[in-house]
Amino acid sequence: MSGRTTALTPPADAGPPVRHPEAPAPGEVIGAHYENCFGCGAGVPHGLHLEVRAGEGVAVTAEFRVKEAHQGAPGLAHGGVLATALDETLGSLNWLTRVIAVTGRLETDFLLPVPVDSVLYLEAEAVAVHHRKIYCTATGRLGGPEGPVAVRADAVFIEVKVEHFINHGRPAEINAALADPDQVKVVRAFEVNP
Ligand SMILES: CCCCCCCCCCCC(=O)SCCNC(=O)CCNC(=O)[C@H](O)C(C)(C)COP(=O)(O)OP(=O)(O)OC[C@H]1O[C@@H](n2cnc3c(N)ncnc32)[C@H](O)[C@@H]1OP(=O)(O)O
Repeated sequence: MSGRTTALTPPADAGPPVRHPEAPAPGEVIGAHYENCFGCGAGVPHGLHLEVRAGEGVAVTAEFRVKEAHQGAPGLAHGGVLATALDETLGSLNWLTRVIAVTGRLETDFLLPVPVDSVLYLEAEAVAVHHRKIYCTATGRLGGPEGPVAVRADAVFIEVKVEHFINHGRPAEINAALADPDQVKVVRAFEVNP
């Protein structure tokens, strides 16, 4: 955590993140939240197609195979794509807390180049909660889940209501999502939250 900015340090009165009693069991695959999501959706040909699994506590793991469409420098993953992989993995923590939250701040360290065709082994964990702010951290490793850290991030996610998306999203996609029973099911998963 060295060097992270003040905004990423939980205040002294922050509490621990709480795993929702109906969170997916450790090892269970957390399905895509939206088929057109660049991070997890099957409907985006050049997307990351992350498959995220629930971990213990408020943590998740995921694997991302870097494809040709994800290059920045020749043969290497684009940094923005790697930040997206971290962001998406962090966003999946929503399914363990059953709180809808969006990225407020994402601070990323790029430690090793990540070649095309390599697999990035991602892990994200919520570390503290202060009112609407969820402090969390993520790593991406090469070669295996215990391999060297290639990218890492500290982040603050901010809790929002579902109206955040309804009010700000483009009407065409919002209306399609509201008419899609699978999408409605995704939203309902959060309704049990107090
Ligand atoms: C249906 C299922 C779908 C589920 C969909 C899940 C999708 C996951 C996808 C992966 C994740 C993403 O990429 S999400 C997409 C990227 N992110 C976004 O688009 C968010 C854009 N930003 C916003 O809409 C807004 O700025 C919000 C909602 C983040 C905050 O606005 P607000 O609601 O007015 O809240 P505000 O009063 O400003 O702040 C509330 C508290 O948060 C703190 N705060 C606010 N911004 C920041 C910040 N950048 N860094 C640190 N802290 C911050 C404030 O200091 C305050 O703390 P205090 O004073 O109370 O202490």
